[in-house]
Amino acid sequence: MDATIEVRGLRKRYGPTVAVDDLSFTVGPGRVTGFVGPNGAGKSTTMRMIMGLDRPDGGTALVGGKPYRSLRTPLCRLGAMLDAAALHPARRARDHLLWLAHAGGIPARRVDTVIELTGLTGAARRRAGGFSLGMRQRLGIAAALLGDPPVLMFDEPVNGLDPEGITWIRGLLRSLAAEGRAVLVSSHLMSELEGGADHLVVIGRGRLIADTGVGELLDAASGGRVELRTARRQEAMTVLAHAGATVTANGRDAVTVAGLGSERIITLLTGAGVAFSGISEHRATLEEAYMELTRDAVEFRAVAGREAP
Ligand SMILES: Nc1ncnc2c1ncn2[C@@H]1O[C@H](COP(=O)(O)OP(=O)(O)OP(=O)(O)O)[C@@H](O)[C@H]1O
Repeated sequence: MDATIEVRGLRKRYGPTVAVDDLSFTVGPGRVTGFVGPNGAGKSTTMRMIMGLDRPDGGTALVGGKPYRSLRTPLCRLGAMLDAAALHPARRARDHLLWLAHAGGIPARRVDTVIELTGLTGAARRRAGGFSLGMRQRLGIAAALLGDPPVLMFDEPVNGLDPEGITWIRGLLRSLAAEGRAVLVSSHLMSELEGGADHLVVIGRGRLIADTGVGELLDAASGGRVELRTARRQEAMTVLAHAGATVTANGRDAVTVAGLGSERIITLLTGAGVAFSGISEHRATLEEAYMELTRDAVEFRAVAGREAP
């Protein structure tokens, strides 16, 4: 079975609220796809529809080419953690997993494998009710891995975790993708996905804003800008603006230059006798790239809203 999730023209309304609006994207094998959007953007609704927990008003969601509900061994096709709090508090961690394995026709020995994989060995016989958030997330992930599925989906798995927990989850997701699995992981914070995702599906108000590789997005957001350090900031700005660049003061002795390459900047400043102490290509952070993307989406909506009859 292929390791993919394919979402095509998916739509969902709750009364007057359009939660998901003609959404299409593909989650491919061998990479971590970040599913990003602000609170209420429609990420959880989309994931619930992928798992057949919510019925779409239109469109399709396929897991390995088939609707989730038609899968004969669903735990072995798609592993998901949609809500880490969904645990029976009185049940011990290992018993919880044994119960799930039994219900899904998975051999009991797999339970100990996933307990080890998720670092829960020391806590396996403790009751889930006393677990910290980080331990609950680990138990939720252990449950998702029970069927050794080629497709994995996690809703906000690092939400509320400490840096150590975030690093652990990031490493685990990467290793699962390196095994060829398709991994979809949602977050409302782009910073949580920095260094963790290879590909991004960005949504806002239920609509697709971007479906792009992380590298491509950063290249586009970096936009050929150059950072310049000089004690003679005003003179440098005048020379560069005169040559057609867009220049922005950036702190007391720094300037961000757009519209001119670094070689040209060096030639111009040297020619004008303006000394500088450093010059480097600006590299956007994922957070900056995201702000740019969502700002465009907000502006688009504002304009569309004004033009609406
Ligand atoms: N069962 C429901 N009944 C009514 N409205 C709902 C329901 N589930 C979701 N919504 C609404 O649909 C929209 C999308 O919600 P959803 O939970 O899918 O967003 P999200 O991107 O997962 O947000 P968050 O990051 O806060 O989890 C929101 O406006 C939400 O209030």
